[in-house]
Amino acid sequence: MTATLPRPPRPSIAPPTGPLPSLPVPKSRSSNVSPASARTSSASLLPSPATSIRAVSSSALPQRPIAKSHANSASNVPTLSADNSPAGPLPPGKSLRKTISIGAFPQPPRHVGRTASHPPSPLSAVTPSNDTLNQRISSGSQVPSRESSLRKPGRVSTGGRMLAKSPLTPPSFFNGSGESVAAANSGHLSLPSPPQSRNSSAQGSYATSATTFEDVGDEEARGRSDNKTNTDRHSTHKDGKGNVLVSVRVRPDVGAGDGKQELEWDVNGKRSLISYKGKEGGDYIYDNVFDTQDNNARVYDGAAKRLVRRVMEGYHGTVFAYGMTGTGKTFSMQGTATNPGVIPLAITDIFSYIRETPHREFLLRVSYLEIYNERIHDLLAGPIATGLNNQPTQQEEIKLREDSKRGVYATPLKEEIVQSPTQLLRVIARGDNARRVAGTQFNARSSRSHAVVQIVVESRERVPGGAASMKENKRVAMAPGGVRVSTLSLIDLAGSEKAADNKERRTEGSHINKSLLTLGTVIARLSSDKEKEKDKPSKDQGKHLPYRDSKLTRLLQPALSGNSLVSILCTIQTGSSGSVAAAHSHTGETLNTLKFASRAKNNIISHAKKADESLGAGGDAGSRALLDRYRIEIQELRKQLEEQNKAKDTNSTKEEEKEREKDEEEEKARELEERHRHEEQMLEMQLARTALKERIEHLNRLILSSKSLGVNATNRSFSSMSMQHRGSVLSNGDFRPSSIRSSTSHATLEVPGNTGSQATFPSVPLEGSDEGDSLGENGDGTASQSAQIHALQSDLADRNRYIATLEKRLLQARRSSHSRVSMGISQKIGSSEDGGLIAIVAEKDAEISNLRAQLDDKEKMISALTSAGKKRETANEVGSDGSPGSRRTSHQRSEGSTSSAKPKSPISPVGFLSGPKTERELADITLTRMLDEMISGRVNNASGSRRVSEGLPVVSEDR
Ligand SMILES: Nc1ncnc2c1ncn2[C@@H]1O[C@H](COP(=O)(O)OP(=O)(O)OP(=O)(O)O)[C@@H](O)[C@H]1O
Repeated sequence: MTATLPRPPRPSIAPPTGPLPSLPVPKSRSSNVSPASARTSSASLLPSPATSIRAVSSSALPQRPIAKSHANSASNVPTLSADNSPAGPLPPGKSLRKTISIGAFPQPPRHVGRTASHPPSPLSAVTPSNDTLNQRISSGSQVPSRESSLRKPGRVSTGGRMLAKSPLTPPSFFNGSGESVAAANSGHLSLPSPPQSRNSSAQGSYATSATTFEDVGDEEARGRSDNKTNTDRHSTHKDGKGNVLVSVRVRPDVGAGDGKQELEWDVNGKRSLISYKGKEGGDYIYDNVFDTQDNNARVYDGAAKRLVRRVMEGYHGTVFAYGMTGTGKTFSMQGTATNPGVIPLAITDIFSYIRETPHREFLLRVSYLEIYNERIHDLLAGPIATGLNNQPTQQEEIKLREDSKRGVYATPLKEEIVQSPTQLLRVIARGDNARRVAGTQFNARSSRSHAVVQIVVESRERVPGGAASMKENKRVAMAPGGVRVSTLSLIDLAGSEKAADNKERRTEGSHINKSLLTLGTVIARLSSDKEKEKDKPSKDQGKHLPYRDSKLTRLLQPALSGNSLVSILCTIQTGSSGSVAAAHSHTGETLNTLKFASRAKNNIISHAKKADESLGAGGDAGSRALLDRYRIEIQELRKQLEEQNKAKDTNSTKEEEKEREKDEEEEKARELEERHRHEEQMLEMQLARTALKERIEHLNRLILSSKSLGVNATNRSFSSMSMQHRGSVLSNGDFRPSSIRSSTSHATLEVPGNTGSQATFPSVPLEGSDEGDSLGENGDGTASQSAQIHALQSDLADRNRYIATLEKRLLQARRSSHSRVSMGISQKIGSSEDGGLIAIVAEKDAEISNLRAQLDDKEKMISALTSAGKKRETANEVGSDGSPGSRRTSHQRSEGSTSSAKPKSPISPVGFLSGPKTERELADITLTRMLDEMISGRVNNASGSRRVSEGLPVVSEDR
């Protein structure tokens, strides 16, 4: 019958399955018998007759017919309560055993059939150190139990029913909240590992006894158990009971001492025994019994510490406090500032573990919810806003969901990532403050809701060499085995209570009671379920369990169905101050709690396994592990960064190329411009040179023309001048070869201005040969003047053309210069280059003006010649006979008088022209002189000489 508490008064009648020490519950208090040590082979050292009365291994003690109601089941119970043993001293070498086995020492079983393939209990893997164990054994053997004298045989509640291993492996509820992550911050928890800090106190002032334990791995624990105990606990491993701890804590009675009440109860912490001696009395033995003297640190060490460490190693763990209202659930879980409870001590231990485990890195996230009136509220979601009438506004409803991978999970639920104990404690304190409490008949500050703290632990093997080596070898970064995710659930249930007067309290109470009743029902049915499973393993196992009847059981489903290590702390109060009725009620509630604890111990089977390490985003854990997500995110971000860097490099290269191309283009443009400018300059230079050449040529022509006109000293010069002149005239197409005569004629015109030497100039050969022609052609010299006029006109035309060319080129040069200026090179205007150009232009201007002046001169010459011609004509008409002979004679005379100083030349025309001057001759001379002066003046002007102005005749130059 599952509803009733199995209370075999003498369950030990069944053959013992082997000595089954309890979890090493470290207690500094000395006791006569340690249940654990009593079961060891060294229990032979425990000669205490008193203890043997109540705790004797059935295997060692004579069977007593005290087992009644559970004789059958007792056969499956691996251990026997000490109380069930026959009174009397233990035989030497025998030991006391604790009633509830937790399989702390996975020694090979005596009863092999029970131990076959079951893993050792994670909670049993933590064993006390040798010293501690020895100490306990020793103390147990030497100090008589203070309880033993009070012991009376009575009923013992044992949870030792052996059941087949449950195949149930539902996904853990506590795995599921990844999607509702609302991390306030994020980051890897990677604490340095200082020298071991094993202080389990949040404040550092609670060095609990358990902190002296050296936790070891399962194998090591097994080995040690071989040495330290000869008990067989594999029976407990087999059914998973080793993963379930049930502890009872007795709250000190705050009221006036009720002697009668207190006398009815016997609480033996050392033996984890509670005996009730009243009606329906009996002995209740659990994994731990904490009496009124025990503080929270001891409770934590006994009931939760190892579970917390197992969670850190990868198991899911659930600790919950159950009990009547006001019995100390919240006190045990939260504690006070001076007496921190399970939650703060667990937090301290979590961080201690992280510090002690430098080869792994961790990420912690925490959520906190409450179930109030069958509704789930997020205690970390901030203050509940109030609306009309100061009523809290509707918070987004949090629902429980379930999927095959994540199991049952509440969503949406805020999770905060925490990086230090202080931060975590602060988060939880915030949730505590948000939790609903109210004063009730039994508790001034009664929790009106079930509160669930969930701490999700993600861990991963640390990469040797850190991030640097991760970067170097990404495969190595993945190699350590991925992320392991486990969950620690710390639950403070609301207390069962009687109906209150206040309606609100009544409503709350009804919800609380209903959910607690469902919990009790589920746990009770776990037993019958397992019984059925044992006979016929069913696929539909668990279907009939009413998990869905309350949110609480739904939440606890994964833990209750075997996926998690479980530690249940039941709180009771033995004394009851107040009326008899109250005392009676109190006792009933206390007994109910004890029965609940016994059922839980008997029925809950846990086969919790260490969570798999999942690689990457695959698998259950991997899909929700922030550690993994962050790693992937970090890798992706790093990749992006590298790509950006590459792109940046490429861009900068492209930019550099563009820059270079641009520079090259600019350079080319500059070169082109430079070339253009150079070409322009060259052109200008060329133009200038051409102009100058032309000018020089022209001036040369002029000079030669002048010479041809004025120089008559030598035959050679005459000849050459004549030829030059002829050429020039010929080029104009107006002169004939007879111009020689004209030249001589011009030469003779110069004579008067010079000396009379020309008179001795031999003239005969010239006369004999050329005169006739000369005179004949020239007649009276008009032809010569006409020829000169023609030559000058032709010269003038040349000059005009030349001027026009120069003007044209000048215009071009100006235009190109102007265009350069408009191209924005004006800044260089002061440069020497442009200065040179300007100088050239100025020079050209000067030249033009010079040429214009020459032009003027020419025009004057023409007009002078014209007027001279007219004068001569007039003279001819007036009185000359006009015969050539007379002219010639006069020429000869004139020559004798005027050109005596000049060397005579047979070809010189001077003598020919000498002699008495007629009017006509004078006119000619005047004209010739004018022309000579003008021409030589022009030539001298052009060459920079001022000889004409100095009065030197051109002919003197030849002399
Ligand atoms: N072991 C203890 N030692 C000293 N004081 C205790 C102990 N246990 C409980 N108390 C005190 O008893 C009172 C009620 O305790 P607590 O609120 O923890 O009870 P509870 O079981 O949580 O009640 P409820 O279910 O109504 O919330 C508190 O004032 C607390 O300080």
